[in-house]
Amino acid sequence: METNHPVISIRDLMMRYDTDLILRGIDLDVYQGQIIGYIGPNGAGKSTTVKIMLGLVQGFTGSVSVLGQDVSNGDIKYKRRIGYVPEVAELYDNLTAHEYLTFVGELYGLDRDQADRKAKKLMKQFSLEDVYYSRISSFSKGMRQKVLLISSLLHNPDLLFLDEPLSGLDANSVMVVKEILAQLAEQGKTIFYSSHIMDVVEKISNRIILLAEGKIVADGSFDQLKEKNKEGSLEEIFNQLTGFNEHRQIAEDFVSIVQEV
Ligand SMILES: Nc1ncnc2c1ncn2[C@@H]1O[C@H](COP(=O)(O)OP(=O)(O)OP(=O)(O)O)[C@@H](O)[C@H]1O
Repeated sequence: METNHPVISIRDLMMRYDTDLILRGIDLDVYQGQIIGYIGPNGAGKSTTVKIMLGLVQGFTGSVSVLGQDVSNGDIKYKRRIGYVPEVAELYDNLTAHEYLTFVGELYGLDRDQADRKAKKLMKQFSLEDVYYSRISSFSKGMRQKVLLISSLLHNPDLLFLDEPLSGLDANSVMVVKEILAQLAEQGKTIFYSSHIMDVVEKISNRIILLAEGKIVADGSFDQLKEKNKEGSLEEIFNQLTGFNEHRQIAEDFVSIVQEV
């Protein structure tokens, strides 16, 4: 299944918001079947990179090609082969899961019955068949997350972008979703996800990319990163590469301010 053409190819990507240079020259090739854990401190530019790849943010310099297509050439056909679960999702609360999922399925080119059948079957796999016709406004955080995951996969995309894919999921559901992601990658899908939960990233990514101050400062499997940085856990490697060792001091200062009354 592996081909030599990268699924994502980025060269010298720079992005500025007002006077701040957020991305300072990103070079990256992602290949079919990879599960990329894209990590970095808050505000490092992870979502910005993903939104550029999805064609949702303009104004960058450099070149970005996704599924063989330059994202700035105005042709949006490549988006049909992408699934996306954003950080803050606009789930239409007043719709039922059935209405929402058939709507999304149709947007991606499925016919209504096909989307309905598939959505119903996927909901059942998450034990959500009883709430298929209930309004999303009544769903818990984890139930919403499952609906979002289903919505991103209805059209059987080749490339999946996920922001905190395990957010709100209970321990059993985490195991199921981790396994789904691994099996999708085995089938030749490419997965690019962001997360702040380092032990999850450590376990499910076969390639970890660390962004700090607008640049890629580490890129490799967990074992390769460990080898290079002589640190134990991904959390420690993250702390080391982002130059952070003040957690105790910050916590002490924070708690003492809380106690000022
Ligand atoms: N539309 C915008 N206008 C102005 N500045 C923006 C905009 N979107 C993002 N930024 C800035 O760009 C920087 C990177 O934001 P981005 O959301 O890409 O970070 P992130 O790495 O995804 O962070 P987090 O881990 O907190 O989700 C931040 O400083 C943010 O304030």
